[in-house]
Amino acid sequence: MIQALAKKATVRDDVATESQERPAIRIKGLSKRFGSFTAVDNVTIDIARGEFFMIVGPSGCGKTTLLRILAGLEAPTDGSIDVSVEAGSQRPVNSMVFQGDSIFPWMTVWDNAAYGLKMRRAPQAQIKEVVGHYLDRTGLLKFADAYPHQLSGGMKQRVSIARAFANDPEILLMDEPFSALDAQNKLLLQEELLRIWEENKKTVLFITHDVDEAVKLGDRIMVMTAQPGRVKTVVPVSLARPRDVLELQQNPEFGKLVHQIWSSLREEVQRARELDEAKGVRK
Ligand SMILES: Nc1ncnc2c1ncn2[C@@H]1O[C@H](COP(=O)(O)OP(=O)(O)OP(=O)(O)O)[C@@H](O)[C@H]1O
Repeated sequence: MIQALAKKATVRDDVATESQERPAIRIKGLSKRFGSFTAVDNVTIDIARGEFFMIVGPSGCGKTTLLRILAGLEAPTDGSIDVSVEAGSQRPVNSMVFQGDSIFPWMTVWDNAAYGLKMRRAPQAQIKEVVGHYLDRTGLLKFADAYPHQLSGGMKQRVSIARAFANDPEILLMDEPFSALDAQNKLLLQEELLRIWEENKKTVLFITHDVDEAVKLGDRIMVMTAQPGRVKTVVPVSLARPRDVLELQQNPEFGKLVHQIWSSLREEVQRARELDEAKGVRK
């Protein structure tokens, strides 16, 4: 359920020597149609190794569809995706973190976080070290024996994050992981995510509706158009790292970027609403 279920995206393993120069993900002319309906249209983008790449766009513009194609859960209708992995790598291609509950309710926090490594039959000592590390980094070590029903929403999302990082994938796919959280918990989890990410700079693709979140976390932000989902613009975020998500809000550059993204997004949100109204669907 969580990890690289199928490698439907092309996985290149012939790039060990040139992997530094090659993008981690190369998406070329990617389209997805469901019957006669075009959800994603001709998306072309390179994502660099170690990049924190944000995707924003109006509801229904194909963000999740794009991520599901990257995860191998959906096949593209046209175009291609190349994910470059180091030659001989045993690591999974990707791990996904969704919004809401995506951890196994019948497993303890520890077992949830260890799931990917156990499935790969990693040595016990490695599981102990890696899972212990990420539970510690997410403040969950003392809840290692707890079950999900004993945890708050924020803690469950922490387990998802610990599990995803412990799995050590080539790329991390995050679909609105914090959207169900209250503002305070969201801020804490954003801080934690950045802190953990700074340790090993994984390539991350992160979908959000929250423009502030996109600017706080991302290296670049892709704004998608309303139906069909195309690349409208890609905005680089030049804010220095490591970032303090609270302090950032006082940074004039942060405000400018939020305004820039919103200006680009606003007409797409408006267009999505008109399209929905024309179809008789109100959101
Ligand atoms: N399996 C499917 N069959 C038919 N239509 C689908 C399928 N999956 C998605 N769609 C449609 O494709 C479009 C894009 O959906 P998707 O979930 O990717 O959008 P999104 O941008 O992630 O939306 P949101 O922001 O609301 O989560 C929507 O109109 C959706 O109804």
